[in-house]
Amino acid sequence: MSRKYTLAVLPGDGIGPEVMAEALKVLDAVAARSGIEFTYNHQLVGGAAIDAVGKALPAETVAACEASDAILFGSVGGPKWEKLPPNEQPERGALLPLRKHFGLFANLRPGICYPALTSSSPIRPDLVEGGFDVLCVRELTGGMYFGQPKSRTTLPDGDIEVIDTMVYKKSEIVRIAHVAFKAAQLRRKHVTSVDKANVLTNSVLWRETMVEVAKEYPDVTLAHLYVDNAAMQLIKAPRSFDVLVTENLFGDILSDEMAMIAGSLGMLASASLGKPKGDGLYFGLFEPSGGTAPDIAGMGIANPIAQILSSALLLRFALGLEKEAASIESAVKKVIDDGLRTGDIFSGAPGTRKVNTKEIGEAVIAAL
Ligand SMILES: NC(=O)c1ccc[n+]([C@@H]2O[C@H](COP(=O)([O-])OP(=O)(O)OC[C@H]3O[C@@H](n4cnc5c(N)ncnc54)[C@H](O)[C@@H]3O)[C@@H](O)[C@H]2O)c1
Ligand SMILES: CC(C)[C@H](C(=O)O)[C@@H](O)C(=O)O
Ligand SMILES: [Mg+2]
Repeated sequence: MSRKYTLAVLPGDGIGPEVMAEALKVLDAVAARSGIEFTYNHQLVGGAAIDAVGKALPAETVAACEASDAILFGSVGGPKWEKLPPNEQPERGALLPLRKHFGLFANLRPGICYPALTSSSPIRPDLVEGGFDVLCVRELTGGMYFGQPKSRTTLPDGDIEVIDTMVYKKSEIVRIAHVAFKAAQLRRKHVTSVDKANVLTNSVLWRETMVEVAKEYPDVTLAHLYVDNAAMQLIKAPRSFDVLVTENLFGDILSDEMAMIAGSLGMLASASLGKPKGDGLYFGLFEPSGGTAPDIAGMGIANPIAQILSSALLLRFALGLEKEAASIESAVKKVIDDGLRTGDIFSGAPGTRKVNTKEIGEAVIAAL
């Protein structure tokens, strides 16, 4: 079996390149121990690509992704590019088109609060005591992000009208439902579907479809929450969730909330997957759920754990390297258990020490 893989590496902007450097060092260390060979095809994306070649997603970058086994992505965007026409900005000009181009409809975001990190959570200690583990399954290529029409018009009376359209086909809801139920079968067998069925036609179909698909998974229980209540329950009782499945925009918002309750957005990895390829593996884009963090970019203090854990998800889902993926996850847990903390997760708890981005990367490698 071939143990040589090509990864498209797209660091992007802000803290993207800083945290990507640590993830690549960790992958190199894993490769050296396991006799695996990674070839990194570094490509421009986002603001970095706009500055270098005038567009957020150069054709060469897409071609490199197509020719790779998986995409390891940093983050894109920032104040420097916010004045560009919307479709030329890094987010709408690069990240969303990449997700759409590769049909990456299933976004898995594992919200894990490590027991040793409960003091970093901003919520009441007894609510996170012992940690928690929620998997957010976010639909990623539908809903308001991509629905047409989308417009901004100046009306005859001078007023301005804007339109965003929320569109889902039943087939799109069915396929993400299967992802959620299958994931739950491997976990604690509980799915919470989040919608706004008391207001949105979209959500009525979402709820009906979840109920229908649930019949194929009699071993999994299904509960429904309206999104406003879900936002509240995540804070009140994070341990009551196992798999949370929801549409694109709700998933974007709730996953940031889930990450913060678990300690920090800088800990939340993600896997954006398409259809299974037939060998049980997926083509995918793997990236931290958070952004370019302009407030700390360039300071060398960003938390690289979300990027490192995203590379573990890449090994698991795109390459089938479960043992190597698990070794990275255990190493990260050990680093947390040993008390090393970047600023975002440093609470001053006894036995903990504030370190920088590179020190976390080095500690993960040492713990492999
Ligand atoms: N996937 C992506 O590429 C992606 C995701 C989200 C936001 N963005 C973009 O990033 C830019 C900044 O957005 P924002 O400020 O709203 O969100 P953000 O996620 O960049 O930052 C929010 C807060 O979380 C902190 N944070 C995020 N990641 C961190 C890490 N690894 N370590 C420590 N702290 C971390 C930041 O310092 C900031 O205080 C925007 O242009 C936005 O569109 C990109
Ligand atoms: C940058 C932005 C377009 C993106 C999203 O909204 O999907 C980000 O917030 C995320 O969560 O991956
Ligand atoms: Mg987001």
